[in-house]
Amino acid sequence: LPESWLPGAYQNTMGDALRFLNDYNSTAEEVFFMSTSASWNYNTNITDHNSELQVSQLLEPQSLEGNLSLMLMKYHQLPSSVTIRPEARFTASFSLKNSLEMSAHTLQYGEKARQYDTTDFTDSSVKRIVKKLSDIERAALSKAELEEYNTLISNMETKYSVAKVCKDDGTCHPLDPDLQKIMAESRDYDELLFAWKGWRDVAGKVLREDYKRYVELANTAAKLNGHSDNGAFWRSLYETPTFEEDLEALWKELEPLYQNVHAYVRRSLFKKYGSERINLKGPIPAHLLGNMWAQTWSGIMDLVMPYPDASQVDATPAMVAQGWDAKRMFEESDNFFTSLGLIRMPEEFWNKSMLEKPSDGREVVCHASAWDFYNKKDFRIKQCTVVTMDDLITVHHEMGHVQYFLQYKDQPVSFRDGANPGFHEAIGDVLALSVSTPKHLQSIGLLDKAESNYESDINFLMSMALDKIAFLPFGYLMDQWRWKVFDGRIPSSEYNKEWWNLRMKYQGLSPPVTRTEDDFDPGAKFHIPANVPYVRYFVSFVIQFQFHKSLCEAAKHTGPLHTCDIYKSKEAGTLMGNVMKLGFSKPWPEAMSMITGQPKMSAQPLMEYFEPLIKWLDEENNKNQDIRGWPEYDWKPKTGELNFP
Ligand SMILES: CC(=O)N[C@@H](CC(=O)O)C(=O)NC[C@H](CC1(C(=O)N[C@@H](Cc2ccc(O)cc2)C(=O)O)CCCC1)C(=O)O
Ligand SMILES: [Zn+2]
Repeated sequence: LPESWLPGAYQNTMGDALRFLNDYNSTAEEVFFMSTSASWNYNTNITDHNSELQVSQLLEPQSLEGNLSLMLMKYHQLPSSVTIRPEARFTASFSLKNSLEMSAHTLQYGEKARQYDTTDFTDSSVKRIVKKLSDIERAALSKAELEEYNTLISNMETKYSVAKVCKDDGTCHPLDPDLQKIMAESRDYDELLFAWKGWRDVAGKVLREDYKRYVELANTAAKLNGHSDNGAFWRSLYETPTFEEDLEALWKELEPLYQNVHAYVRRSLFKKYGSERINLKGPIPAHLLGNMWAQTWSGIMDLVMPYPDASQVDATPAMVAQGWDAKRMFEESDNFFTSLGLIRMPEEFWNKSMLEKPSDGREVVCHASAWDFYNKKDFRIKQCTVVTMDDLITVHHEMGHVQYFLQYKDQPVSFRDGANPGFHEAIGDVLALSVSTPKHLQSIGLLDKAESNYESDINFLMSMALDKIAFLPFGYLMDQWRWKVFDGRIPSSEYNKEWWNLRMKYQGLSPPVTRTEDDFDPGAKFHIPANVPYVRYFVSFVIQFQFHKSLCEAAKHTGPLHTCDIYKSKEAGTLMGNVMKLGFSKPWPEAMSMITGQPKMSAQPLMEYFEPLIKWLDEENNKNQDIRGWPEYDWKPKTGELNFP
């Protein structure tokens, strides 16, 4: 590196602090662009070559120490062959971090640092960026450990993404779309068991050893950054000292709603599968809920529909009949965002996204995702889209991520994140709450009639509850399991036992066949091998109703909350846009206050939205004399035919 780039190239002055941050910013954009591109190339073509590149050889260890831009390259596993534009290169010794903090303090004494800066840094934002930069996550590991860590995650993600369940006739079935389709549509107890057990055999079991080592390295990195364990690091992203207590309080408020839905669905499944398979006082076999992980239950709406003679709520038939394709679904979503005055998808998005599973035989990671390439121009979605209502919701979810990317693209790189991870997950779902209303679906020709009578309202709310209320315990337990694995309360010898304890405690589910420590069922859920935290979704499912309620007020909606459609409301769009523009630059309670007028998470809007259904369920369960909960927790369903033909 040129002499001038060597550590210590910055003095302890305000101006140098800003120069450092600007230099960091432009280097980070380069490094993030390259690592995101490498990751995109791998995810859209899982060949040996790409995965090797993604986990590539790293720069010489000795040159890494104390040099933040090279540290960044190490973090993003860039090959040493990668070069960064000379003017974007910079070096910063760790000792500088302290002097930065001092200069940040200097800034704090009211002096405005204006010289050198091109980005409008204020003293609080300098401090906020320095604080965020000081946690370099996995880059704190040694070269060897980091390479092992990246290899483990890449291998786990690859094993998960290429796993297939093969039948005796030799046909092999991937999760997407084959097994997901069986889990949603089959009503054959044994066929469901074949897919459910088969998937866990090929995708979960095989990951246990990798996962055990990944946990050790993740904890090592977290401790090197000053956290007690990796779970503590993940929770620190919310900057909320009472975070765990707040979540538990929300769950306690929402548990009764879930238990009412659980009791009612158990009754419906009892009617379908009989007393050998369903115990009305026990947990529900985990493979009967219409989803591989029983995380959302809209797949079995036909079995639980309260008023079968009232109007349909599923737009899938119309989408198929009208020849909708993936592109049409994304255009519809783009149209909704722009109707609110939000930003239209740029041309590059349409040219570079992967909106359907490739038909050229390429293996890809089908799990949907949204990508920010950190160059303020390139934003993409990768989704193996199928033409269903469920996927139209997912389209809006992913487009919500890209809208956030677009809104905060002019922030410093360190601030190009959601106010907290739950905010990033909520944006798309908020719009989907409006799109899902029968009124909106009818307005875009996907429902022929949208009666607004009591029975069709209850049908609609039931379909929403099967996704939104059913999800809450799953969204909460996923990281409860992982936090306990990271802090040692769950040793590897009890991974599966404790997983099923949590599945029983929160979701009231039991495995349809005996599970042992030879199995590793958590590994059969994408986010576990992919190292993606999950409590963000529990947070999102609560706050999206807070946002919906406030945006509906801004849109001057009158009437019950569940009938609100904010389509074309520029007031609602402005409120959302202003919060998204902040990115991570302000603590999330400030962003929460901008939308809802108060700084806290609250379950009240969710309960207000579902109020008519909660009353209906309580009456219905009482009529059936159904108990809430599963006191006969050690009941087991009669074992199914394991060798389903
Ligand atoms: C580069 C990158 O990774 N980017 C991030 C986004 C970012 O961080 O910027 C990203 O794209 N993550 C992928 C992930 C995909 C999905 C998911 O995993 N969902 C959860 C939970 C859930 C379930 C129902 C629901 O309605 C909403 C959520 C699950 O399916 O279990 C699958 C379909 C929906 C969202 C996502 O978009 O969150
Ligand atoms: Zn998401």
